Amino acid sequence: MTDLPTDVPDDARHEWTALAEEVRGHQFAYYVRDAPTISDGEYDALMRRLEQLEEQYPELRTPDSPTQQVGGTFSTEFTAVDHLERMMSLDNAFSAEELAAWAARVDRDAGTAYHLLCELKIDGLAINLLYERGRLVRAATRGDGRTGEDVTHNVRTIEGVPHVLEGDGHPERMEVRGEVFFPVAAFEELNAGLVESGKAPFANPRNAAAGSLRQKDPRVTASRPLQMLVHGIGARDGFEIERQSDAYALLRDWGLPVSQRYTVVDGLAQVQDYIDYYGEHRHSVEHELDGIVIKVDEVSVQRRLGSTSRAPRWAIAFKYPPEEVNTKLLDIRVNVGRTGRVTPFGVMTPVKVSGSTVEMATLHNAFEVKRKGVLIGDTIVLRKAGDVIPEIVGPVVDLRDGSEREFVMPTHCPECGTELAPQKEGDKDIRCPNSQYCPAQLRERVFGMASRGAFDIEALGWEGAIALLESGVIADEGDIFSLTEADIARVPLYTRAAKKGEVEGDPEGARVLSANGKRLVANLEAAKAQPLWRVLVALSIRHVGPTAARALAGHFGSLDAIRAADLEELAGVEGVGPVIAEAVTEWFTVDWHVAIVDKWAKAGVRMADEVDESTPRTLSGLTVVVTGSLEGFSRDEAKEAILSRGGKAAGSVSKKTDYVVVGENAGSKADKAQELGLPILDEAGFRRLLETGSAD
Ligand SMILES: NC(=O)c1ccc[n+]([C@@H]2O[C@H](COP(=O)([O-])OP(=O)(O)OC[C@H]3O[C@@H](n4cnc5c(N)ncnc54)[C@H](O)[C@@H]3O)[C@@H](O)[C@H]2O)c1
Ligand SMILES: [Zn+2]
Repeated sequence: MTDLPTDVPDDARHEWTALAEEVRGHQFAYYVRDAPTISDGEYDALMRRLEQLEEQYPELRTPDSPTQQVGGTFSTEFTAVDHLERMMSLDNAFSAEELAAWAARVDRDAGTAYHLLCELKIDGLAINLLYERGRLVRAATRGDGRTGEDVTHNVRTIEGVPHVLEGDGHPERMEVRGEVFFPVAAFEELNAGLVESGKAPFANPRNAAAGSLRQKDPRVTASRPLQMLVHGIGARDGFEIERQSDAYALLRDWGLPVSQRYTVVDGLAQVQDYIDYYGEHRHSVEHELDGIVIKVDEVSVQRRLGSTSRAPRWAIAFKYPPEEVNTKLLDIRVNVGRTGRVTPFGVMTPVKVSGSTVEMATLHNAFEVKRKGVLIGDTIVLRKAGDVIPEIVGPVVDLRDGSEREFVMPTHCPECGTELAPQKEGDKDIRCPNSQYCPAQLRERVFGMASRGAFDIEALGWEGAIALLESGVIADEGDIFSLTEADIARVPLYTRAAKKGEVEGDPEGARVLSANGKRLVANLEAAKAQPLWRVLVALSIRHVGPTAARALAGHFGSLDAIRAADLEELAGVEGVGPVIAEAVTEWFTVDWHVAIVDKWAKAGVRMADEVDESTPRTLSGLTVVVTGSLEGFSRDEAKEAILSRGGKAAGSVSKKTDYVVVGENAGSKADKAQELGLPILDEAGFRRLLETGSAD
């Protein structure tokens, strides 16, 4: 322990001491054991609090404070080696303002014009490669920045790290710095394998990289698909460069793995563009990235700016908001879906991540729960990337206290008690076979038929589905369109207490349709005229979503024709295929399914599309992708416009795409279209295309 100055208030000093100790504990778990117990976001918050305290009481900022050191140490499992030149950490900016403040300091101290080099901040672990006359002689981890761990044998097994440099003109001696990372795509498989062999899974790809590299046995490292990318140079003899980007070009020529993604820019506006671009395309990169690193490109300016004890002043890391948090897995429950599929899902202590609060996440099936190795009661790593659905990554094994228990997949339906079974042998999913009466499935089907992609019955949501079934006015979805006002008036959810004089004789407790109830009546009437494809979606036939339904409706025109079609005919429809064809034929062999169709038809639901001869089939044979938002068309309307003219509305861009319509805020699809050299249309071009079938 350090002797701390005394003119700091006791509570601040105590807080500082406790925090510093806590941070060191987390550094040990993270850098030495490769098994952190808190998320990076939480760790960064602890560090920020330390900095705040030191800002307020500068006496606390001793040289051994975690804020003044390169975090990390070296383990005795490896031989310690000194770096020729110190390895640094990076200062962080968490906002555009902090970035601008850094740039202002650089402007002030640079004394000359300079360029900025933007790179991805690779979430892996730092490595220092020593090349002597073109030969790799040593590789070491960062350690505390001065002394690292000798991992030469392990690094030699990494594909892409040259043992001997290509070309010529190699310097006498040169330290190459970079990041070793674990490709995201291979991560899940690694963890599944570890769990299967009874070992603890890694919390994320960065820990997987560190854990895989820091192995006693290089053969284990060799079995892991590690990669490396260069992001700097350290000590060098007989080798001078003027700009960091020049060094990258040279290192690439010598066969070292240099990223294709860095760029040199003039000012902050372009830096912001780079930040925005990768903020959006963060997940199309092969490695995880937690931010962007911005560096002064001119080496002379770098020298002038120098470093603090911990980080260079000529570089900064802009950090993206964290996508991973830790939370407690309170329970694993199962949900019975519309088609009877039983899916386990995790119930967690609610946490905020990527802008929303998450308390549930699907675990897909019992095999998935096993693969991930999570136990009920575990602290888990939860990941939510932007709009993507939240995912449980894995357990924090080191926080287990023995009270955790394994999830057991139920053998019987939790809603109706029927024994669960896979539909076919070998299916990973198991289902409740009681499709007709299982309350869960009924509820989901009624809810599903009313949803936006089916009949679009606004006044019938989740609560409504439950209320209609529980009050007994419908036995199943077949009864929905036969509901009378009097029926609906018997469902508490759709009624309100009658006002005086509203019901003759003012009987006690009289209720009348509420505004919501009236809306349901009107919605149901309107829904009867919905196009055929929506009727098909509403039937809850396996695999028949909006796309297949549109294809079927477009080809056959009526439900009777679809029902009469044989397997081959169905499978032959573009966009349908054998799996869907079989599901459709099979569906119609069940009596109570057919009864639903009959009841709907009897109640006046339109079961055939009117063939509209007025819309010319200008797009016949053409595939069109619409991306971004258009002014005159909603997403559905644009699709409808394409389909009704005989075209195909695809969801992704490929070489087979004929036209790509790009609206406001278009994302990666527009980029891909450009890459493939496809014809790109704006909204006016789209209108022309619809009308004439060509873009000119
Ligand atoms: N969860 C925990 O318990 C825990 C504990 C310790 C550290 N951490 C995490 O580790 C990080 C802090 O550690 P740090 O001191 O290593 O700093 P850092 O990771 O924020 O930044 C410095 C490192 O970034 C790496 N880097 C990646 N791409 C780079 C590029 N293009 N150019 C230059 N360097 C690049 C280098 O290896 C460098 O050493 C934080 O994200 C923190 O949350 C977490
Ligand atoms: Zn059931």
